[in-house]
Amino acid sequence: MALIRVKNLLLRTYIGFNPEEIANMQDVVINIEIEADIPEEALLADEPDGIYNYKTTTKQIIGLVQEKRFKLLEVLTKNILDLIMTDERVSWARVEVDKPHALRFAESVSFEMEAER
Ligand SMILES: Nc1nc2c(c(=O)[nH]1)N=C([C@H](O)[C@H](O)COP(=O)(O)OP(=O)(O)OP(=O)(O)O)CN2
Repeated sequence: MALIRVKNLLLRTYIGFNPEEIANMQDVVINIEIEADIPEEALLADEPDGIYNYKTTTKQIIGLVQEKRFKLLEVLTKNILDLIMTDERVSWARVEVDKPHALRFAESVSFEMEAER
């Protein structure tokens, strides 16, 4: 079992329910932790066949975040978590999504969610 971390994935999307947020894209910062099996054969051969490919997952997350619109930060976070868990090789995952400047006097607001198989 391995713990994979994708750190500070910075994307832009429609997030929020205020009129200016519905009209304009904003930054979100995504941090992901994924527990997945590493096939013994891949370790022995140093070959990518059958591995859990973090690039594939990251590209899917980028597509989801950039193509959809979200009113609630919790819904964006849950959508990313659900996407990660569709891969049967993932036994556990945690997702944190930061929305910088979500509140006037705070640096950011974040939601964190996790799931286990
Ligand atoms: N549980 C949630 N609460 C809120 C969410 C959310 O996604 N989940 N989102 C928002 C707003 O979209 C935005 O992030 C903050 O609201 P806003 O009124 O703009 O906050 P301000 O501090 O800038 O408000 P001011 O009145 O301008 O000080 C809210 N809640």
